[in-house]
Amino acid sequence: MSYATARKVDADVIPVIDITPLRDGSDPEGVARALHAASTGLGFIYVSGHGIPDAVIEGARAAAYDFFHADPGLKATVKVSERHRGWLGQGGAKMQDGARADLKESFIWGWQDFAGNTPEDHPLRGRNQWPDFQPGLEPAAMAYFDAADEVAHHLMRGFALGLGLAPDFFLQSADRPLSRASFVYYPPQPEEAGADQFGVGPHTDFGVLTVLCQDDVGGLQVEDVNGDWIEAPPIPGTLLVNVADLLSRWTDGAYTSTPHRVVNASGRERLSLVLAFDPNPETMIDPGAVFGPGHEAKSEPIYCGDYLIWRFAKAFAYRKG
Ligand SMILES: O=C(O)CCC(=O)C(=O)O
Ligand SMILES: [Fe+2]
Repeated sequence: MSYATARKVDADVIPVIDITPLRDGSDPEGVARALHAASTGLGFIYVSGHGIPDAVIEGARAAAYDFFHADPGLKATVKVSERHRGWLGQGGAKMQDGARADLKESFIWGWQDFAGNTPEDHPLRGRNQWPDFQPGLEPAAMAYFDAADEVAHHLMRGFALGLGLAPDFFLQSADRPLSRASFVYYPPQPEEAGADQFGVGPHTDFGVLTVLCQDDVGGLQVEDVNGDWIEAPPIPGTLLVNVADLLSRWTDGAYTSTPHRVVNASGRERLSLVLAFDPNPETMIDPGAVFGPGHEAKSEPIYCGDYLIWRFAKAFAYRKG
């Protein structure tokens, strides 16, 4: 028995892009060109100069560890709701039919306004389930959410510029976003579990864009164009961002949503902070609007909210198996 392995990454396959000149306005076009090149490649990008204070990341990580280390009976008080908010225990997620359940545990929450309210306008969101036993979780989680969401907004502007669109093209309806986040906890994985056991099995992400803050443990693997798996090791000071399925669809396949998986062979716990950025449910995902008249789009326009309902339903059908 062994672990599913991957090759070391070549630096140009997953580039490091400093987005400071996009954030401060000194050279947005230069950053946009680099983002465009990366997104039409593997669609994975290490982002430096992201501006999230270390204290926000450390605060979120400490709160997440306190949560995952709590008694399962306490965690069960915020067991995941039908609207995908709360704690998903080990074995609750399966990425493919017939696959072994993922080893991860996660805590999922969504965008909320400054008063802590979430609009009840879509089946995939409802009130966040903050645990009574850990009052510090909400502020730490929301501080991270808001900071990572700001990074996602900068990147969406960069992608728009890279595609020759108005900077706010992808953000025209993003004031009540379907964005959600999760703390994802991976226990150390025993070698005897074999090469078909994953922390999270091979998958692509559903939404528009994923902003991932890894720790120093490593274990994320990305499928390259030849179908080989390569390592995407942590690089200090960076976030790892990837194009997800809905941005690939929005750009008519020009941007790539690439499969990835996690194998925690470190013998240590691993913790990821993940933001899945999506705009408002009523946002029309229309490649025709990206490429303009004369472009024959491969897919029909679809509302962001409807697309996510369809994808979540498919994933839940797998889990029933
Ligand atoms: O933890 C990671 O490195 C990746 C997590 C992931 O792929 C996901 O949550 O979609
Ligand atoms: Fe993912």
